Amino acid sequence: MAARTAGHVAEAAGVRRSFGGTVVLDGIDLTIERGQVIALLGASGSGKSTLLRILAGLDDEATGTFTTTSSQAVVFQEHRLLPWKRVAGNVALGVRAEDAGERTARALAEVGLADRGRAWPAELSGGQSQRVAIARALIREPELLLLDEPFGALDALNRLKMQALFDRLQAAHGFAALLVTHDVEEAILLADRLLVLDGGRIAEAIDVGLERPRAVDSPGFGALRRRLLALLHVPAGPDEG
Ligand SMILES: Nc1ncnc2c1ncn2[C@@H]1O[C@H](COP(=O)(O)OP(=O)(O)OP(=O)(O)O)[C@@H](O)[C@H]1O
Repeated sequence: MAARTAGHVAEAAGVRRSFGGTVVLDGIDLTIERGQVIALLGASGSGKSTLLRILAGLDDEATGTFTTTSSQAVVFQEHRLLPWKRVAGNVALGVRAEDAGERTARALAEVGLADRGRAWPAELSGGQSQRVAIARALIREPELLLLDEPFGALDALNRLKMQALFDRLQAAHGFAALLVTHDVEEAILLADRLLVLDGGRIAEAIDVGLERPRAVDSPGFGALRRRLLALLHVPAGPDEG
């Protein structure tokens, strides 16, 4: 059920989803404004991926009302590249325009892989593969990106690089995003608004309000981090500023 509305790219009201009698989402209300980055946090099993799948149109058993822009793309934790297509072929998937080649080259350049179009997915590192997955999403110039732990499988250094890349791409393209993440710092670095899922509901919504680009030592970062960890019932640790 996709509809296009002026101010926002996704809206959900009273969304519920159960699995075999267990209620996972118990009345979710959510709006994603045009160009807004929302991070969705919550304990393991709290229903983050379930909510993302509903918004992506991948779950027809949810109830409630929701509308999302049809101009959307999904990035998962695993790259999901087709192994029998070269990198460029993966990026161009679903793009039939005459200028597909040009757009593919541009998308690959934007993610720092200008020279890897002829490579096979098996020849790429995990970080490179995830860059291709992002290029594949970007090439369609989506209004909304739905990302499910997109950097979750990467090592710490690659994760930092990908977060910086995401921030740059978002600033350049202005897409809205729903970013499911376990990483509290990632959420604060990248999002305009943080939603904490708990007990099947949005337990807390926090507007970040820090200047961009952000760093973990930005003023206000530590306080927000502590607040978020408390909401997630994680001890902040003795040495956290
Ligand atoms: N297809 C399914 N069939 C049965 N139960 C499911 C299904 N998908 C999700 N669940 C259950 O719904 C709950 C929420 O799962 P979901 O994957 O949305 O959580 P999550 O917050 O994304 O967790 P994680 O952070 O561990 O990825 C879990 O208890 C899970 O077992």
